[in-house]
Amino acid sequence: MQLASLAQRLMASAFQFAAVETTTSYSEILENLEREIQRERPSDVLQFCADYFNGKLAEQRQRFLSQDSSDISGVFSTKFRIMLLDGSSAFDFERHPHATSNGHTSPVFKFAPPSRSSISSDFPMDQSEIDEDDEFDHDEEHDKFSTAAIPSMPPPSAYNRGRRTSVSAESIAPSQNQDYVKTVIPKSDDQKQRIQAAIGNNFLFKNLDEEQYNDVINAMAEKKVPKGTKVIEQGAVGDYFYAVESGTFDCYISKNGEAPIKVVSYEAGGSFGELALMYNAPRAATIIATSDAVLWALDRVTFRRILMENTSRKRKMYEAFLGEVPLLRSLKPYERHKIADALESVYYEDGDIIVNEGDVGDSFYIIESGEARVFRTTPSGEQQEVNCLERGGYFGGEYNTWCPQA
Ligand SMILES: Nc1ncnc2c1ncn2[C@@H]1O[C@@H]2COP(=O)(O)O[C@H]2[C@H]1O
Repeated sequence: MQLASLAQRLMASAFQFAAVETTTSYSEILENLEREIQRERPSDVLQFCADYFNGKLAEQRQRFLSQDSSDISGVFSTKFRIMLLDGSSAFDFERHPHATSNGHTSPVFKFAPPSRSSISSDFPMDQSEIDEDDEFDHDEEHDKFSTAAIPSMPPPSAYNRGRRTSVSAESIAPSQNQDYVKTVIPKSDDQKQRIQAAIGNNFLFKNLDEEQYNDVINAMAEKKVPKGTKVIEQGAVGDYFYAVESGTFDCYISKNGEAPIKVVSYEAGGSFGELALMYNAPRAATIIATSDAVLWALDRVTFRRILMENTSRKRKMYEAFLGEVPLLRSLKPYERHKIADALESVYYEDGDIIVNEGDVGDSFYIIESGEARVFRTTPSGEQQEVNCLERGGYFGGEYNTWCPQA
């Protein structure tokens, strides 16, 4: 699909969202919220408001999607690079002779190139790997920020259950904080280029405008990390988000005092440490350098002001949907959040070809709404319909293979 035409479609879909949105005026929203607050008398008003608005956003999205499925035919697709599919049939979407073209645009998700992390099998942490006297400044993980007031975003379900949270609430959303003073750590051109390389393929840094992007680069601090450094300790207070320029890291989680289990590894291009900053919670995992490494650390205030809103909105928005997708059901909530980070929505019109049989693909698609038909060329050159996919159905991968729905 041509970029310009895709942009037009995305704009069209934005208008559809806007049309759904205009039914309640600003003052009505505030009046309704005020009524709810009077009725519920919440002890944490800020948290209540955050939950209230997130609930409204979820309702709005649900309304949009149900409206969509009734009069729009098409697919939501997602794109990610993990190779999940091993089917052997190539596929092709074509205008079906019986499909009715209603002139509407239909939404599709896309995955941007992935942040580098690889989920590995669980095994107990070797305590000897942890050097307590590492050169990394652990105090940075424990100091200062408890005095800075930060709003509590509603955490994803099952996240941080039963844990103490640590930081009090800010009065306004970070992006609206007029008093914010930008962090600027002077850097050479070489350092700037290295940061760009480190975050270039990271989903969390997509969709930043130029100013935001420059603010992030200015705020990042270089950290040289020797092998064995415990960069993050589970349960500690968090004040930095980290992007990996070079080297490798293992991430361990200990539950109920049991031996830590390795849940994921990171390499150049990966990132970690966002959860404690987003949800004002203790660090959810321990992260240890498994080689000498270089990290770029982004302070909590800059992370929250620039990266948090989009990240948390996407994770919240796609949480329920991804939980329904048969292929992803066995994933843990955090793994689904990482997938949500990578989702991009793309809208297709009825009859659009999404991928062509035989193309080399780099995308993996999940249908959120609408319907997609799968065609294969028979030996005699005929187009044969071999499958019809609906919400939760998926296809794509390196060789455009498809999988029947579970
Ligand atoms: N399964 C997981 N659950 C929680 N955190 C994880 C998981 N896998 C990786 N992490 C990362 O480990 C980090 C530890 O610090 P944070 O809690 O700030 O953010 C966490 C995530 O970035």
